[in-house]
This record gives sequence, C-alpha cells and structure tokens, in this order.
Amino acid sequence: MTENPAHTDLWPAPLATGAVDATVTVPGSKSVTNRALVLAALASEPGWLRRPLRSRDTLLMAEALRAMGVGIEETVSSSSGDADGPAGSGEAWRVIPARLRGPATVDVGNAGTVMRFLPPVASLADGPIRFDGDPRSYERPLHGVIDALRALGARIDDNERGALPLTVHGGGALEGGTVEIDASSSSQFVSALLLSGPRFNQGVEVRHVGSVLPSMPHIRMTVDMLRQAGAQVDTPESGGEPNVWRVSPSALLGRDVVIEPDLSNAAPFLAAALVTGGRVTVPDWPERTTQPGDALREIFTAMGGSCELTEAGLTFTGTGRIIGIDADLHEVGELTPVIAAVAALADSESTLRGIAHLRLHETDRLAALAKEINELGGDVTETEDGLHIRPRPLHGGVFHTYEDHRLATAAAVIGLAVDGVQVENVATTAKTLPDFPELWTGMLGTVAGAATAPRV
Ligand SMILES: O=C(O)C1=C[C@@H](OP(=O)(O)O)[C@@H](O)[C@H](O)C1
Ligand SMILES: C=C(OP(=O)(O)O)C(=O)O
Repeated sequence: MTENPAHTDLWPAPLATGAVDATVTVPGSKSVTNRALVLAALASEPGWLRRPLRSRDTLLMAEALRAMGVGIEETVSSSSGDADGPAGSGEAWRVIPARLRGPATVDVGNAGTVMRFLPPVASLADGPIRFDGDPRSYERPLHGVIDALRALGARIDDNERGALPLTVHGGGALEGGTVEIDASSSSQFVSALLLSGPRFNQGVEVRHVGSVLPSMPHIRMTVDMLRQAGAQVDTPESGGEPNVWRVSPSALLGRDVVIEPDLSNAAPFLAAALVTGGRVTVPDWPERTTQPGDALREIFTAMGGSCELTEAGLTFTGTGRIIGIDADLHEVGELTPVIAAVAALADSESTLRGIAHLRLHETDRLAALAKEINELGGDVTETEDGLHIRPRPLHGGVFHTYEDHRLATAAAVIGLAVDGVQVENVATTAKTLPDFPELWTGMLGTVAGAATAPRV
C-alpha cells in the first residue's frame, strides 16, 4: 500500500521578472478520464479514450479496473490511425470490458474518484474486492456510498468509521432501486451511484436529502457522459424533482472519447497571466463543457483580467492589477487553492464562501491555505464555510503542501510574485499533473529575464 513518506524536498518556485507570454498545453481532465474509464469498463463492447490524463489518480483507476478483469491497453497512435486504432494522433487507451471478478485488491491512493466510483462497480463483480489507500483516504467521507450500496442490496465489510479500508463482496449483480443519501460532504457520492446505475437490475434513483450539495458541475459531467454512453438519465434540470436523479437499467455503448484538457489544472497558468500582467493561451479549451474550471473565465475576469476564446484556445490577459473578490465557490471548490493564492496578492480583500467541504479534501484545504499563506506574512482567517483573505506584503519561506497537488500549484503562483518561496514536495502534483514543474518553467522561459529564486 502507498506509504506516506516524510517529504523534505524543496522546490524553489521561480520568480517572474516580467510579464508571461506563453501557450501552455494542459493535459487531460482527471474527472473526465476517470468517468470515461468506468463507463468504458461497464460497456458491452470495447471503447477508446483518446488523450487520457496519465497521472497518479487515473493510473490507480486503470489498475483497479484491470484487477477486476477489465482489459486496458495503452497505445500511441499515428496521425492517420489504423484499422484497429482510433483516428487522430497521440496517446490512446483501449478498454475491453469483461465479466468483473474478485478476489481483487484496489489501491485508491488518495483519489476521491477511485474510492467513491469503484465500490458500486465492485458490487457487480463476482467475488470480494478489497479497497485500501493512503492514510488520508481513511479520513475522507465514504459513508454515503457504503450506506446506499447496502440499501440497494450489496454486502460490504467496513469498520465502525464507515470508511476505508473495506471489502465489497460482489454477488455478480445488484438489485438497485431508490435510495436516499446525504451528499453534502461530497458530490462524488451521487456521481458514484449514477455511473454504475445502468448496470443495476432496476437502475437507480438517487435522492439527495442533505442541506447543501457541492460541485454541481461534476454531477452534470456524470449525467452528460452517461447520456453520451447511451444511458437514460432523468435529472432535476430535465423536469424531474429537485435533488433527484434517476438512471434506467440499460446496456452502455463502447465509445471513442476524446478527453478535454483539465480546466482546473489550467488555473495556475491563467493565474500567472493575472499575477504578472501577461498573457497565457490554453489550446483546446472547449466551447461547451461541464468542467468547473470553465468558471475561471468569469472569476479571473472579476479579479482584473480579460479573456478571449478563439481557434487558438482560451487566451487570458492580465493588466498587472489584481482585485479581491467575494465569491461563493461551492460549485467549483477545487479551484479554491489557486484563487486564494491570487487573492493573497490582490490590492483588496477577498471572501471565499460555500466551501466548508474542502476540509475533507486531500488535506484540510482551508486550514492549510490559512496557515501557509500566513507563514509567508499573510493575513488569512478561516470562516465557518470558507476563507477571508486580507492581502499583505509577503516574504519567502517554505510552503508546506500536505500531499495536496492543488496546494503545490497555489504555492507556485505566490512564488511568481514573492522572492524565495520554496514548495515542499512539488512532486505531489503527480496526482493530476505530473509534468507541472516542467510546464511551469516552460511557461516562464518566455518571460524576458526570468529568474529563479535562489536555493536556500
Ligand atoms: O467528481 C469529480 O470528479 C470531482 C468532484 C468534486 O468532489 P467534491 O464534490 O467531493 O468536492 C471535486 O472537488 C473533485 O476534485 C472531483
Ligand atoms: C478534491 C480533489 O480530488 P479528489 O478527486 O481526490 O476528490 C481535487 O482534485 O481537488
């Protein structure tokens, strides 16, 4: 099982000495890749993922599906394609569904998508599937998925915490039906049940009964991708009851899916344009998307930049001025760390609301952001459901990242403007963006007179 080593590696965050002017090709979306893998594994015929994200979270998902019997072949196709291959060039994964079986062991790492999306898949397997992961995965909420699966007919051995590690004793099929859940701690509970829903005997009707529901765009992403795979899904938006989703039992199609760039991982690069008063273009930015990262266009525009979507992609331009914001981020919580970093460099205060559930992400993101920005001289306080950020002149120092990829990219953004920021364990970005340091220095290579903060 994955260890939690003590991380002492320090990465000197490069200081920008001028305005960035760069084009950054951002790798595929974690959320789209992992949904596409699950749907392809549950389909009744082989399918393709093109330009999948290759990162810790997606490799864990692929490995887990393989352990349950699914074939996943990694290929690099030529631009013309071939008889058995997908059209177009680049990396592609061929997914060959098979009868799901145990015994098998799944390492979820600290991937919310793996720990939540796969127990419903395991309930369809023949035999026991054991789930384990990083120490932090034991603390992340999973009860919504476990309780719901039990109510739908699954047999699960867990522990008194209702969390990992656990074993799903798959019986080869699941009855399914109607279930109530409280998904206020994670939208992934809803997505998890919907994704496997077509394969339950009666399909599934998920009724969210909690107070709030975070990350709605991610639920829309689940619904969209299910429909594209041939499933029938009724939603509140399609005339159904509020907070109720229904998936009818059906076969799923094997598809040829092109994975969009990860727009949440575009955040630090767009932030670089804002912070340095420069310009960054992200190619292949989709015209229409369910990804929450699309909201960056509006959020960063409100913070002082402007953007334009053209054939070349999304070009974001900063003016050199950064304005604080008062924003409810409950729909787009995963953008918070980079937005908080930009807010710490602004010329006015910011309040970020609606994100209490971030305390249960890769780390307690509200506590970590407040502590680390304050240790550089900042003035950030935690509120009941977010952060209040008063910009102060910051100084260099070590920015701890708590094995959280988004803490590391947030630190790099601050390091653009503050000399001597050292990012602990920048390699933690491998969760969703293994090439981050290279992409970052590549982007800065186009800054006139780019400097690197000295190693202390
Ligand atoms: O379904 C998904 O792919 C995700 C949903 C969100 O989870 P929460 O609703 O738990 O915040 C998001 O933060 C996470 O990064 C990815
Ligand atoms: C919350 C996140 O990840 P996970 O999929 O592990 O929940 C994230 O990527 O910001």
